[in-house]
Order: sequence, then C-alpha cells, then structure tokens
Amino acid sequence: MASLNWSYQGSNGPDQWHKLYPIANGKQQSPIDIITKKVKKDPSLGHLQLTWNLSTCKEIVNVGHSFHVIFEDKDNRSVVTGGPLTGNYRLNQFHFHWGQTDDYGSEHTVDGAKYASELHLVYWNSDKYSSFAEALDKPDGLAAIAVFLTVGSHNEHLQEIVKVLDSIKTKGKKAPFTNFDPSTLLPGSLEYWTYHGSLTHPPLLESVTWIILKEPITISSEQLAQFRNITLTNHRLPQPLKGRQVRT
Ligand SMILES: NS(=O)(=O)c1cc(F)ccc1F
Ligand SMILES: [Zn+2]
Repeated sequence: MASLNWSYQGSNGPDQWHKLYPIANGKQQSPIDIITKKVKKDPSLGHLQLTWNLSTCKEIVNVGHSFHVIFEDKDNRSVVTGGPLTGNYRLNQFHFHWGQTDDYGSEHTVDGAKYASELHLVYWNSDKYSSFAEALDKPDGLAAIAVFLTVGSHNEHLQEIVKVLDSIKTKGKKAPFTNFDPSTLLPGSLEYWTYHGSLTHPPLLESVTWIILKEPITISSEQLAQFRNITLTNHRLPQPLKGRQVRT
C-alpha cells in the first residue's frame, strides 16, 4: 500500500495539508460546524431513500489512517437517492473518524458540540459517471451520509465491525466482511442537514454533497478504544463556511 504524504499528527498534520493540497484553504471545505440557528428550512428537500443489498458488502481494509468497509459497486444494488440528490448514488465504502479521547473525535460539530466519533457512508453519482474514481473530482460526483456516534451503551451492530479489527491490525491488511447490513448503523430518524463540501482528508476535493443525520447512534467507550488500535486519531477540525448555506 502506497505511503501517504499527509497524516493527522505531527509535521504533515492537518495544518500543513495546504502545502501539498492548496484546496485545503478552498471555499467549500469540510467538515463544518453546523450552527442550527443559521440553518435554512428548504421545503423542496425530500426524504432520503436508501436501498441496501447485503450481497454488496465485501471486505474490511486497514488503510493506515482508518479502516474501510468496502462494497462492490458495479451496479445499483446499494444506493441513496432523494433528499438533496438528483439521481442515484452508489455505495462505495464506509468508515469512521475518532479522537484520542471520548470527549471529541467527530469531524462535523453542532453548535460547537463535538461527538466522540462520526460514521461516513461514501457514495458516487452512478447516473452521470462510470466509477468512483471518475466521480471523485466532479462537483456532483459524491454524496456522503454522516452519522454521529455518542458514547453510551454497547452497540451490538458496531460489534460486528469491532470484533474483526484485531485481524487487520497493520496497514494494508484486509479481511473478508460479507453480509453486513449498514442500515443497522443508522438512527431511527433520517432527518438531516445538507450542504456542499469536500473530502475531509487529502485530496480534499470539493465534490461532496454532505447529508448529516441529526440523530446520533451509540458506541461504548470500550468499542471506541478498539478503534484506536488502528490509529490514535483521524479527524479534521471544522473549516470556514465561507458563505455556504446549510439546509434542512
Ligand atoms: N472522510 S470523507 O468521507 O470525506 C472521504 C471519503 C473518501 F472516499 C476519500 C477521502 C475522504 F476524506
Ligand atoms: Zn470520512
């Protein structure tokens, strides 16, 4: 696996990313702090429509700065549509962000409040583009659903993921991970905030329609500690809104 020229700590940490990725100081960077009093109610926004097919879940990979659960995305079996989106977006992978302690670790924040972790389900626009790689740098290329994780009771569904982390302890290691239902990681409500932003780590491309669920799910402190066996911390701090509107 290729070595990265960026990290989350030390001399090539987030404050240095702009040297190799000037878009780090761009006008549509993510994450952001969601200031709920400034959010605009948009009646034209519909409900999210999510479709899952367990056969698309394939493997889990240690990518060094995180672990990714990878989906087969050769057809529209696991997709999102509706909400702020036009057309179908196909699920490519999901991953998490976390911090060194349980007090912080989410990337987006809400009225300055930090959650312990944040799940990102990453999708690409399969109506307009033929692959994730082609969609990666297009303004309407990607969609990401973010779910906040708050420290509380043990999460049996997350445990399906936590229990395999010991088998992918080193960068590049992968393990089969099949028949997992990502919908078990969603909260009861699909109410969301949405805005246009970027990938939250390099290449930081401004190609993401962010869909942030308002209701968090729980993770136990012990489960979160297991995430840190992959890496200690992997979250970017909120970036300037630069005139963007957050809608709900
Ligand atoms: N944290 S993220 O969901 O914005 C993200 C997804 C990717 F596929 C690649 C880079 C990223 F930073
Ligand atoms: Zn992410």
